[in-house]
Amino acid sequence: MFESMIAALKMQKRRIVFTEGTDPRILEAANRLHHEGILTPILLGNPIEIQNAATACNWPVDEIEKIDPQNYKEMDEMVSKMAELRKGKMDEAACREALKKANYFGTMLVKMGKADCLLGGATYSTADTVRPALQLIKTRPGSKIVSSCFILYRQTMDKNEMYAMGDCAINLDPNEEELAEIACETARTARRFSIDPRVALLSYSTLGSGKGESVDKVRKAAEKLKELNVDFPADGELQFDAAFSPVVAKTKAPDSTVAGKANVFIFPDINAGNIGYKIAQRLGGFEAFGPILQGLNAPINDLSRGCNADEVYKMSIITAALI
Ligand SMILES: CC(C)(COP(=O)(O)OP(=O)(O)OC[C@H]1O[C@@H](n2cnc3c(N)ncnc32)[C@H](O)[C@@H]1OP(=O)(O)O)[C@@H](O)C(=O)NCCC(=O)NCCS
Ligand SMILES: CC(=O)OP(=O)(O)O
Repeated sequence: MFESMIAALKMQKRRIVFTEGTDPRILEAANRLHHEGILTPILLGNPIEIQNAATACNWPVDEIEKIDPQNYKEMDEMVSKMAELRKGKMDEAACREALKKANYFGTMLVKMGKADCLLGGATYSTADTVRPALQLIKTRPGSKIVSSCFILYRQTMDKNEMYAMGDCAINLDPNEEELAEIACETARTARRFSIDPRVALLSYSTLGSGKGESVDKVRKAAEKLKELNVDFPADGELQFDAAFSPVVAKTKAPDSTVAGKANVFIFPDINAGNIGYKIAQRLGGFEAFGPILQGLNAPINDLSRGCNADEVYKMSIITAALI
């Protein structure tokens, strides 16, 4: 899954900022990415603290660039650029204060073109990782919202399985329009991982079997996708078993173009999405890559605080490759 991304990145040497420069998982991933010639990492934090943390976990980062947001020689330029971007919302003093923190500082490095992409969230919450990006990077032209998806991957003796799930991390309770946008964006991300998307909009109801406002919302989002004439099969509302199992699909949704063969799953809200992907990861034995942000105007991604070093390494590759 990663070979072609790695081969392309080795020729580009993209610069990736890590906001948590002293975290042992980040140090291991940065060391590997640097030594394998895949990416040029930039670690944020106090250089002495980074060096001590690297020595303690035995992942040396002597050759890797470190930048201390508390002691940055081009801070005045960064403050005035951020104040311009936050005009009417944050004054220069508030920007200077915010930029002492690695999440805002790293986001501005990307905004100012001093780094190509950013990965954070090993210790920062998703909200604290994503908020600077929402405020400073903003949505890509054509996108109304930033959303996210996870790529779920499992290799067993007889098959490799790959699915996309959205939105498990950003939008708390998307309305029908937003749900339709999340479906389009998640199908788009799925294609970048060579998944030919068949999109199920999930619910506790299958095509009218249950009633409720949230069922109506999902059904209307599915209708919206039909109106938009999207270039992938999509259907809803569907329960997960009807979406996934060909046997159940025959009983619950025999005429659906998606039921029984869905590979992109859109959750009705963040409760379902976040719980759903973590069950697949922890009980189902899937590797979960994400949350991959969608609709943002620059490549900035988040991690789960429960991530391990290998997931940081792979998410770094995904973040830089999807530019
Ligand atoms: C993403 C999140 C942090 C934004 O919340 P917030 O910071 O309170 O958002 P605000 O309403 O104050 O908006 C802040 C800015 O982001 C923008 N914004 C908020 N949500 C957005 C979205 N989904 N897409 C695009 N922009 C968005 C707002 O327009 C606003 O911009 P402005 O300041 O330039 O006007 C919030 O939705 C959240 O906490 N999501 C869940 C995160 C989480 O806990 N996930 C579970 C673990 S992964
Ligand atoms: C994506 C996610 O759930 O992040 P965290 O585990 O850090 O809350």
